[in-house]
This record gives sequence, C-alpha cells and structure tokens, in this order.
Amino acid sequence: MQISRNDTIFALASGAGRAGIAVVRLSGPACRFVLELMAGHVPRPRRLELCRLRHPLSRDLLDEALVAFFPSPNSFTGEDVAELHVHGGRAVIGAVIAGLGEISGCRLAGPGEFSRRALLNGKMDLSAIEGLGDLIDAETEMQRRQAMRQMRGELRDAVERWRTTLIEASAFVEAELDFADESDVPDGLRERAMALLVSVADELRREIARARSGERIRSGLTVVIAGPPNAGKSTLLNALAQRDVAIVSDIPGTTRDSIEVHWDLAGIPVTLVDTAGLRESRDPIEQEGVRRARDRARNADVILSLRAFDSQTEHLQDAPGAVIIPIRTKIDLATGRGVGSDASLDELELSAATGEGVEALVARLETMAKNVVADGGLVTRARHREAFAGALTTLERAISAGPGHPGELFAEDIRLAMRYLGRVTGRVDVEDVLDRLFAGFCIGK
Ligand SMILES: Nc1nc2c(ncn2[C@@H]2O[C@H](COP(=O)(O)OP(=O)(O)OP(=O)(O)O)[C@@H](O)[C@H]2O)c(=O)[nH]1
Ligand SMILES: [K+]
Ligand SMILES: [Mg+2]
Repeated sequence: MQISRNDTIFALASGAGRAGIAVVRLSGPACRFVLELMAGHVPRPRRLELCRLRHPLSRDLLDEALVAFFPSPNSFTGEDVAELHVHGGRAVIGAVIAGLGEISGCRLAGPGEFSRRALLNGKMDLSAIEGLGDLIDAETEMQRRQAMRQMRGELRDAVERWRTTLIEASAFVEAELDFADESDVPDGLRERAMALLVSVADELRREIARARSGERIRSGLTVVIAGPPNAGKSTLLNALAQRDVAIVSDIPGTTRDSIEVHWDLAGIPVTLVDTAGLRESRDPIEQEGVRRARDRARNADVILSLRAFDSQTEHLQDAPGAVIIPIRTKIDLATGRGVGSDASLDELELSAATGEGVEALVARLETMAKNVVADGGLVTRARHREAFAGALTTLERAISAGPGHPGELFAEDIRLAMRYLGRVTGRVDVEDVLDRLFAGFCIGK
C-alpha cells in the first residue's frame, strides 16, 4: 500500500447504510484546518461540540453535526484525529465525504489505514491490531471475548515476558563468553541460562498444544453431516437449524450441492454442512456432489456420520483431523431399542422426524464447543502458532545441544528465538504480514 504520512485520511468509520448517526473519521496534520474550514472552529480536545458543517468551497450547509477533536499524540492513530458525527443518511454522508475530498492534502483512507498508522506510531502492537480486527468481526460471544483479550494485550504481554526471559538468558551466555579466557569463570552461568530457556520452551509447548482451540474460537467449527443416500442427513440439518433449509425426499440422491447453515453453539460459530449421499453413481452431477461431500468431510472439525437403523454401511473413517460422531437414524422405525446399533461404535441413536435423540446430539456438540473454549489459549491464528513453533524448535535445539554447545551458537539460537517471538508483536519482519493483515480490514478502521 502506498503510504504518505503527510496525507490527512478520512473515511466513514461506522457501518454503511441508513442510520441515525454516522461517524466520519479523519487523521493527519490537516485535521485542525479541516475543522476550521468546515465546522467553523476547532472544538476543545476530546469534547463533542455541536457545529454546522459547511462545504469547504461552496459554503453550503451540509449538516448539523457533533464534532470531536483528538490532538496528537493522544488519539487512536497518534496523529491529530477528528470525528464528525453526522446524520446517517446516504446523501449526508456522501456530501460530507465529497466535501472532504475537495480539500488539498486530504484523501479517502485505504483499508485498515487508520490502524496501520496506529501501529506505525507505536499506539498499538500488531497483536493488538489483530485483536481489534477480530473484535469488529466477532459474531459470537466467545469470539468477542477472545478478541477483547488479544486487543488488550494478553498475547503481547506473554511474548514480551518471554523475550525478557530470553534477554536475561543471553546475558548469562554473554558473561560466560566474556569470562572464557580467564580462569575464574563464575559457576553455573550456562545452567542458569539453560533453566530460563527450558521455562520459556515449556510455556511455548503448552500454548502450541492449545493453538487449534484458539484458532477454532476465532474461525469457527465446521460440522459436516455425511452418510449414504436417504440416511436422513437433510432431515437432520432441518431439525438442527429448526427451519426448512434443505429439500427432503424419499428419493436417494436428493441433495447434490453442499448446503450450509450458520449456528451459534455455546458462543462458538459453527458452520453446519449437509452433503450429498455417499455412493457410487454414473450421474456426473451426483458424482461431483459426492466429491464435494468427501472434500467437506476431509476438512471438517466434526463429522456427523449417519446411517439408518437398518443400514449396514460403514461409518466414514478417512477424516484425519476430525472428530467423528457415529449416528443411527430413523430409530422411530426400529422395532426394538438398540436394534441394529453397534455398541462398540458408541453410536448415538436419533430420529430427526420425531426429534428423539436430537437434543442429546446438540448437547454433545455443545460440550465439544465448550471444551474448545476452555482449551483456548493465547494463539488465535496460524501466524502466532508458526512463530511460537519456530521459537520452540530453536530453543529445543539449544537445550538438547547441552553444555558442550559453543557459547556463540547458544547465543545465536536465543537471538533467533527472540526474532520468532518478535514477529507476533511486530517487532521484526513486520512488513510482510502488514499488507495481508490490513487488506482484510474495512476502510475506516
Ligand atoms: N421415519 C423417519 N423417516 C425419516 C427420518 N429422517 C429422514 N426420514 C425420511 O427418509 C427419507 C430421506 O431423508 P433425507 O433427509 O432426504 O435423506 P438424505 O440423507 O438427505 O438423502 P440424500 O440427500 O438423498 O442423500 C425422507 O423420506 C425422510 O422423510 C426419521 O428420523 N424417521
Ligand atoms: K433423499
Ligand atoms: Mg439430503
């Protein structure tokens, strides 16, 4: 992204569409000038003042607005920032934005440009900015909580603590190197450094083990309903979604495309997917449906593997990363309890038609969701997990090399581990992740 830090940027900071109030935000050196020109004066810092907003050239009255001014450096971006709380009609917003565009040195902000300036000016670190982005995207309660923790610095603080410990460790190693030529090397310098490395490695290992859960809270769980034709997959989807989403019929091969429903399960976002019945078929469209079904199942977190009470088909197995819940369906048609069920498979029995057993399934899924929440740690995305893993591998190498490891190499490993950790907060190698991160931001944040 082209950044000129002398530009004053502006954008609609609130959501698009008709609303009572909309907030247009500005950041940059021209804020005072813009306020003088359009609002008639610069309001006292951090106080909302009612002003008449005029077009900078025509002097047309655009709106009556509440205007706030946040002088540098005590603002979101660290620059002078202004907020125009205008009436939230499309034409009002359009006129204000167009007016701002007439002022030289002012331009519309790029995606995430406000946050980017906050980062560059040291107002927030990279992990906090990610937390902010997640907070704005959060759709469920657990996503909101996780995002809030990250925005408030939980991840940053842990990383900074580990970096401080590693700095301490490298001080011991440097001291050992300094004393190397002398006879009176203080005892135990390497051991003390080693103990610090081990403590950081232990914490990293624990966080990496919890990483999948943290990533799932953020991006959600995918639950795929799979099984042979007519197992009752679409009927179950409709029962779980409590609405008539998928076509149900007694014709095998009814569902061709995968059908998705979004679900909030104990605060975790869930995508529930109904798929085509798995069978050999000559129909190329059905073949494609089956291919898609297998593809969805392979990438699922949870597979509801269905078979009817009288069916002999095997449950799905080729889904390495997924938890498979084997389910016997249509038990309302079975004559006796447990008919056809295989106790060794621990099959859940239900009838999507009568609703029997559906609650137990939902309870089971809810328990899984709650376990994911309970297991969530500091890591919320692959980027963190990869940085932690890089740091851990490096530390483990230094630890396993033992006391015979030359001091220079030992020190180099510590430095490398610190660099990996620094990526999380954006202390190093930050440029390559910035464009990717901010490209996902909307304009105005
Ligand atoms: N009695 C009874 N009938 C059911 C139950 N669940 C589904 N059915 C019936 O079984 C037939 C097939 O149901 P679907 O939900 O279309 O099955 P499906 O697995 O989605 O089938 P495909 O999309 O063709 O793979 C329909 O006639 C349903 O009404 C159930 O729990 N009890
Ligand atoms: K069917
Ligand atoms: Mg179906």
